[in-house]
Amino acid sequence: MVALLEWWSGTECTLYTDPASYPFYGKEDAIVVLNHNFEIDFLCGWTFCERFGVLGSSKVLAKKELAYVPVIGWMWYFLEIVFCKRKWEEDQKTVVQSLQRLKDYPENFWFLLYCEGTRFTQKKHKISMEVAERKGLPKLKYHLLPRTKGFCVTVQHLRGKVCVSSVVTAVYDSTLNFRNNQTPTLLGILNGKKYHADLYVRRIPLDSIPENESECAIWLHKLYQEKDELQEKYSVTGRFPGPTLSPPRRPWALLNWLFWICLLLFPLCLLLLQLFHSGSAFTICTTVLLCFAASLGVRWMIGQTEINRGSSYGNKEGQLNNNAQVSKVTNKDSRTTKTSAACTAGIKNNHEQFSTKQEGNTQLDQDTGSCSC
Ligand SMILES: CCCCC/C=C\C/C=C\CCCCCCCC(=O)SCCNC(=O)CCNC(=O)[C@H](O)C(C)(C)COP(=O)(O)OP(=O)(O)OC[C@H]1O[C@@H](n2cnc3c(N)ncnc32)[C@H](O)[C@@H]1OP(=O)(O)O
Ligand SMILES: CCCCCCCCCCCCCCCCCC(=O)OC[C@@H](O)COP(=O)(O)O
Repeated sequence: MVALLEWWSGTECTLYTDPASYPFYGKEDAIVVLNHNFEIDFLCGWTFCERFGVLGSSKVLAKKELAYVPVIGWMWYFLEIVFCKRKWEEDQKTVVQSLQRLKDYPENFWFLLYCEGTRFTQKKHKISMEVAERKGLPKLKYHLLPRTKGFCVTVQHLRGKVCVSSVVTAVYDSTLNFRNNQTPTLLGILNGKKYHADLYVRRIPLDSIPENESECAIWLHKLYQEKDELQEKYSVTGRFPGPTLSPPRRPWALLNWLFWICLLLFPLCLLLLQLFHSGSAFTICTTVLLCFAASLGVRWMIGQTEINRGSSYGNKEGQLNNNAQVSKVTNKDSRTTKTSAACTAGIKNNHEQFSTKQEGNTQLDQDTGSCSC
């Protein structure tokens, strides 16, 4: 996939970073915090990993659903990718266990965290800003409100310990944009469309991030406010501040791709040709059906990257947030708690009735939810 981006579509990637931080990239374990607005942002992430020699040890806190994507998901499972259900009560134990395992990782790794937890849509943004308002946090224009639990637990568990081989020394605050308001897609890449990615990376030593959970959460919210200001600058000027450095693309991804093409695709084509020449009508029909099913499968996999087919996570503010509110308000005022609990129950009901991944239908949940609130 990296070869497709770099060599097939010829997409260019420019890095904006402080030259003093540059020598550290690829030479230390790091936590990467990235904005989540584009369908191919993970692919651009991989490209940079490749250029700094850490592609094989690029890790991520990924949603569990991706573990079931054929080939890619299975590969991630074996690469010790950390999966989460995005339900903290269920994730807490497994995420901590996976992070503990990463501590023994023998090579330098980058652990990617999309703290927004889901990709940016107008609707998710609106809901998340309502949450921000309720929490008394400043509104963000270009980001969703970050979910702090995953970040804080990662910082806590990957923080330096003398007795382990892997010591995370920094957080890379990264912001990705595409030139000229391009909205790149995987299908675009497959069609050979060229994009231009700009990535801004700021290296923040891990020591400067508070260890305490609530202070760490405040720190992350502040970071996202700064990221938002940076995005504002980019949207006005069309570039990030500071010097640019473009690490050159390397031939390995292409060579790897060519190797597999020769080994697999060439004999496969020969086999198909032979089959069409000498096979029975039944064999030919079965083969055509199999090819059709395989192409549908690949199309489904590509669909996993499409934002308009994304999950409903972050669309259901009512449910998540009122749950949180119930526990918070309980201590203060039992009458309010009842109202909040009733509200939660009402919304849960609505979710059961209208539960769907489609944005339009989820709107119904939200409409009803906010009315009863
Ligand atoms: C430099 C180059 C880049 C290098 C690239 C390196 C590596 C590349 C490697 C691989 C690439 C592969 C790419 C694959 C991509 C796959 C990515 C994903 O799958 S992203 C989705 C999964 N990941 C995450 O969600 C991570 C972030 N989330 C978290 O950390 C969460 O905390 C969690 C651990 C998942 C737990 O989730 P939960 O929902 O239970 O979270 P929280 O408890 O944190 O949230 C509740 C909290 O949020 C408030 N709330 C409610 N509604 C909203 C809302 N709509 N918006 C914001 N906040 C909301 C709610 O009030 C609660 O608040 P509080 O805690 O105060 O009570
Ligand atoms: C030569 C022929 C080439 C054929 C190429 C076929 C390529 C098929 C590739 C399929 C790749 C599938 C990888 C899926 C990675 C998607 C990562 C992603 O962006 O996940 C989104 C989550 O973060 C958040 O999810 P949402 O809550 O927004 O929903």
